[in-house]
Formats: sequence, C-alpha cells, structure tokens
Amino acid sequence: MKNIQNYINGQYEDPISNEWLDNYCPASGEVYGKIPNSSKADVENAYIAAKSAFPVWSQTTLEERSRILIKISELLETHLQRFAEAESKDNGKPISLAKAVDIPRAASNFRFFGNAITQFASESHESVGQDAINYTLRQPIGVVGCISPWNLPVYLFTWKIAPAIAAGNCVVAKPSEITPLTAYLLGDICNEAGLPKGVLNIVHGLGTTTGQAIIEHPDIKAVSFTGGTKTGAHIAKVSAPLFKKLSLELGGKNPNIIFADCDYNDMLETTVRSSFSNQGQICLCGSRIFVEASIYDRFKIDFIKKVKQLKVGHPSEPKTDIGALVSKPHLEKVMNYIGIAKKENGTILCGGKPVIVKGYENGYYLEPTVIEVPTDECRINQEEVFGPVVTIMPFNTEDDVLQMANKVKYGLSATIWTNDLKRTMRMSNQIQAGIVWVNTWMMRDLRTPFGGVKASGIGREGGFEALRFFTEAKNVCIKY
Ligand SMILES: NC(=O)c1ccc[n+]([C@@H]2O[C@H](COP(=O)([O-])OP(=O)(O)OC[C@H]3O[C@@H](n4cnc5c(N)ncnc54)[C@H](O)[C@@H]3O)[C@@H](O)[C@H]2O)c1
Ligand SMILES: O=C/C=C/C=C(\O)C(=O)O
Repeated sequence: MKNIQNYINGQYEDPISNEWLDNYCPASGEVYGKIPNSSKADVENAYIAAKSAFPVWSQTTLEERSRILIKISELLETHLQRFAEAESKDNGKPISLAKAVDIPRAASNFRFFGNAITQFASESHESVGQDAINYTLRQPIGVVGCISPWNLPVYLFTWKIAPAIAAGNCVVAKPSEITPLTAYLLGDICNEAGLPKGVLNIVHGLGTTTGQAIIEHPDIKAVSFTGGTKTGAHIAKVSAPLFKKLSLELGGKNPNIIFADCDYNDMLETTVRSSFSNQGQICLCGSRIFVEASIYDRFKIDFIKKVKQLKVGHPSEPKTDIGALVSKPHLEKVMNYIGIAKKENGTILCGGKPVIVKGYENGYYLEPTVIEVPTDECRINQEEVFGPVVTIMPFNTEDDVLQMANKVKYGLSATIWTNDLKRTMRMSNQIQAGIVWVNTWMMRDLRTPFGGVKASGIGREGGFEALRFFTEAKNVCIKY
C-alpha cells in the first residue's frame, strides 16, 4: 500500500493531523493506498511556503520560468508510461486513453504556457493632445489556489497550475481526493526540473476540509476551480466577501445537433467518441443527441450498432474502449439516472446495466447506454449525468432544435453537424455555449478561450485569457 503525501516547500510530508482517506482503484474496487485529509494547518503551511517563494519567483525572468516549465513538460513525456498507468489506476480510464490524451495534454499545458509567457504583452494608451501616456502592467497576483476534479485529473490540474506559475504566482493546489496519484507524482518532476521550492504546493484531502481551507484563506487572492456547478456556487458564495478573483469551470449538458446534410460517416464515428470517451465523464461530452427527422431512423440503427461494438473491460486491456466509472457512488448515481429515465418513459435502446468483468467483479463497470426520450424536458435530458449515457430524439426544424438546445440551465459546449454555411453561422451565433464545434468535437487549440455560460461557469481559461486571469492589471499614467 502506498501512502500519498502532501508536497509543500519542495518536500513530501504527512498531514499534521495524521488523518487519512482510502484511495480506491475503480477497476477492481479495492483500496490500494491512503491519502492525507489535510487540515487548515496544512493549507496554512502550504500558503506560507508559497508566500515565501513569491518575491523571488515573481521577479524570475520570463526566459527562466519558460525554461523550467518546458523542462517539466519534457519530464512528463519521459515518464509517460508511469503517469498513464497511475492515472488509469486511480480513475478507471483505459491506459491507452491516458497515454494518448491525458498525459500528453498535461505535458502540452506546461509547454504551451512556458512559451505563451514569453509572448504575453500588455497595452499602452497614448492620451493624444494631453501630453500623457498610459501603460498597463500585468503583475502576478501573489498566492493563488487551484482546485480540480477527478475526470481528467492531471490534464485539468496542470491546465491551471501551468499558467498560474508562468505568470509569476505561487500556488496552493488541490487535486480531487478521488484521483490524487498523478498530482502526487508531479512534485518529483517539478523538483527534477528545478522549480524553486514553494512555487507549487500540493495539498490533498476532501473538498469540505482541504478545499474549504483554500477558498476561505483570506490571503489566497484568486481561485481557479473546475468541478460541479453546486460546488462552484458554494465557492462563489464563500469567496465573494473576501474579494477573490474567481474562474469557475462547471458542469455541462451539451447538445450534439445532427443535420441530414452532414458528412454522415464522420459524424457517426465522432458521435460515438463524443458520447462515450472517458466513460462519458468529460464535461464536454455531447450527452443530448438531436437528429434531423429525415435521417433519425437510419442514425438510430447505425449508432446503436456501433455502440454495441464498444468493449467494456479492464483499463489495462489494450482492446478496452470503456473502462470503469470513477467510484461506486458515481456508478450508483448514473444507475439512478437510468432508473429515472425509464420512469419518464425513456426507451433504453442499448446498455443500461452494470458489467461484470472477469477477475474484477467488484469494479465499477457500466454498459454504454443510449436512451430514446419522448421529450427534451425530462430530467435525463436536463440534468448532468456525467457517465456513459446519452439521449437521442428527432427534430423537425432548425428553430425547434435551437430552442431545445438552449432550454437547459447549462451552457458549456455544443456540436453541430452540417455542411450548410449559413446555417452554421446562424446556429453558432445563437447557441448558448462557450464553445461551439462544427463538424468535429474536442478539437482543442490551447490559445482559444475555454469556458461556459449560464450554470457552466464564469471566466475563461486558455491562452492569454488564463494569463490575464492570473495577473492584476495596473495602469500607470505619465504626464510629460
Ligand atoms: N467546465 C469544465 O471545464 C469541467 C471540467 C471537468 C469537470 N467539470 C465538472 O466537474 C464535475 C465532476 O467533478 P467532481 O465530482 O470532482 O466535482 P466536485 O465539485 O465534487 O469537486 C471538484 C473539486 O472541488 C473540491 N471541492 C469540493 N467541495 C469543495 C469546497 N467546499 N471547497 C473547495 N473545494 C471543494 C473537490 O475536492 C474537488 O477537488 C462535473 O460536474 C463536471 O461537469 C467541469
Ligand atoms: O471535462 C472537462 C474537460 C475540460 C477540458 C479542458 O479544460 C480543455 O480541454 O482545456
């Protein structure tokens, strides 16, 4: 059994309280290690380390910060296999997926922001006729908090940490207590890359203890959070009177809108991915599929056929398409939603049942599930399930589908399949989402703004947006 430790001031240490939580392997259902349930005192130690590192780090040249970030990126690539195995063990996702997506993306996050910081510039405004010039400084905030979820553990953890430290801040970070392993391994990589001690501090524990201590800390002046909408609302409430800067990346219930004029085969293949990648546990998954009535029956037959071919299995099996869900309570939550859908007269077209994987009978496996819904207003079509479950229903007109797409409380992403340019422009303009994909899904350019509207969050990550979030603008006006 491996105990995970906090990483504070460049060193690994046990929690002061000596309180520990069980860490589960979703593929087998077994406890395979312990993680600290860090208290306020641990967060305070992390804060003190970060605060002490800040004067030097904030004055470290951009070239030097860039060099260290790129070195971290290279080391993640060197340790790809080890990180991929750890991510898979902690989360239940196929090792092949962690190897192809999660770990390479974590490396890209460091490389991207290592480069971006050398290109980040601020504005100047000449007050013509008044003999004055304004220039704007973009200064690091100080100590900032980064809190991330379990679905893309090291991918999302580093998506916050990399811009925060690139911009000259020092960080107190908390990964999800459900998937702490890769964040734990990251400490060693940071030391090896020469990141000065205290620049990044990683504390483990429950949201309600460790996370709460971060958001309540009066001198942690900004918090970047990715997770559930309910948690986001709580963080906003706690942080507002402390005047913290906040970036909140929250839940989604994203429409996948398929018009008859699309490139059918491309759409079909991508729709299988956008429905079930990472066991459907990606906030960007297109969990509501709307299909133009004229191709609905054809789509239904072809889609179900492809979904039935997906292999549910142990994450280390190369042939596995769908691994284990992240935890037992999460599997129960998803199963509960399938029950609700049945009561709401949804028709289970395929899946709907747990899967017993030989040799791993206590793992949290579920069949990929497609539910035909009689109306878009049922709970399964309105609430975030965050598992391998999608709904399908036909639509008649562009107006009808636009209305249904927008009639949810969320607004993270949307996918549209069509070859009609004017329709693409009309729909993209009117759809309520922070990210619209047309004829693709999950194609990411790290320079673009990333985030949601409505209950999907506030603020944008990515590119210079993230560097703006992690800096304070200060205007200097000089009269000459
Ligand atoms: N918009 C995005 O980019 C995005 C990306 C991934 C996941 N998500 C969302 O995340 C959710 C799934 O993740 P989850 O179940 O880990 O979410 P969660 O909100 O339960 O937890 C996220 C993180 O917040 C911490 N936390 C919980 N309570 C806290 C508190 N009181 N104070 C401070 N921190 C606290 C948790 O420990 C964890 O580290 C889904 O809703 C999904 O849509 C959104
Ligand atoms: O589950 C949520 C996925 C978030 C993805 C990103 O933040 C990204 O690709 O930058």
